[in-house]
Amino acid sequence: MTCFSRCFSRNASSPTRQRVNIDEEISGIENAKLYSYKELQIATDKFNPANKIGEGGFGSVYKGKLNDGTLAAVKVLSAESQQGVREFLTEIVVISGIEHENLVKLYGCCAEGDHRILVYGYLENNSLSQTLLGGRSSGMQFSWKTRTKICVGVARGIMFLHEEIQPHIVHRDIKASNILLDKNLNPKISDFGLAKLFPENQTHISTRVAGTIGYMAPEYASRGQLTRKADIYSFGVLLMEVVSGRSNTNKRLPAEDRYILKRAWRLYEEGNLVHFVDSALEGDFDVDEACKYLKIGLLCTQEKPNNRPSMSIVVRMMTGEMDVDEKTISRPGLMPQFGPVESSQSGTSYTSSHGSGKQDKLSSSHNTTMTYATMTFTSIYDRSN
Ligand SMILES: Nc1ncnc2c1ncn2[C@@H]1O[C@H](COP(=O)(O)OP(=O)(O)OP(=O)(O)O)[C@@H](O)[C@H]1O
Repeated sequence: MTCFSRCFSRNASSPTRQRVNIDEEISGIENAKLYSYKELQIATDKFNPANKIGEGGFGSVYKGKLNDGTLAAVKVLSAESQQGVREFLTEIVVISGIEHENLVKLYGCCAEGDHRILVYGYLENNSLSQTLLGGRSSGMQFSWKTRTKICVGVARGIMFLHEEIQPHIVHRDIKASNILLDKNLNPKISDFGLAKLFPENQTHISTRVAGTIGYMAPEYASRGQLTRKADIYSFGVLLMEVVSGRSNTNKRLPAEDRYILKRAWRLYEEGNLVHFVDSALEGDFDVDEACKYLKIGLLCTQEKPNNRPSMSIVVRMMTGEMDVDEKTISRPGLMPQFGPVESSQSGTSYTSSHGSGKQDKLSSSHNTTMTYATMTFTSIYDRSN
């Protein structure tokens, strides 16, 4: 375990170019284990490409075996990363020392020399976007029981962040590629680089907007108003993805079916939600439960944040401890780029379709082109963050 003094500049493309003393910040974080670069080099066989298991906005991820024999995922921040030291530190500050069965475990980090590396518990089954939403190529099948386990697990993980720890944590980037699966397909929420801590009594903050298009709550995307309800919205989109087996956006579908919320709302109005359930299940699912999950997805994505339930209520509805009050379901809210959520039109046929559409681009309300990967943009509501 080593620690070297060095200042890192923030992401070179950042307008603020603040300098962050990384050692000072890390040394102040309890439970942050520091790994030497040498140890991680040995663990990953010198970052051997054969051990590379993934690539994200942050950089490359390698499978490694630590000194004590533990398997780890070693995430190396690339020099060109769009995300910077701030996200690296946020991740460490937010999840060091936090343990929950539905959150990825951060073992520690390395901030030696120019290296910025995060070390996590290794999860065997990739992310939901690579498996469930990745089409047949993943070769994995998700039964209805497995899907319920995944949805309830993610909901419990968010409930823990929102309601059970102090300060509360708003994740800001709940999405299929940030839900990793262990060997038994238990879900673990990952990627806390954008998370915000909410001290007691603080219910909202105004902040720079960052997240992923397709999962972002409209009030947050357009006005930078961040509350826990922004995560609830993203969870609602994710819930619909898991039940329907399709991504939130699929440009290969006809315009009226392209966005998951539009499709779900129309089927709800037609009293036909069951047709939205993934055809890959070949009818082998609990119809009432699947429709209930889709209704909860609609509740979570209501236009007004106050009309979305809290995560503990979501968990109680999902597990059957509480009924879904259909009277409270109205048209979901969407970012303006997706166009209005229209009412029922007849005569459109639909077959469930896989495909991530991850590379698709959309024009934002700020006249910027944005991709579906995690992105950060500055809005007129930009504050100190
Ligand atoms: N703890 C882990 N165990 C096993 N594999 C992991 C782990 N963490 C990440 N991976 C793999 O690395 C890939 C990239 O992860 P990463 O979090 O860097 O990016 P992402 O979330 O897919 O994209 P972005 O950061 O741009 O939103 C994941 O999809 C997964 O396959």
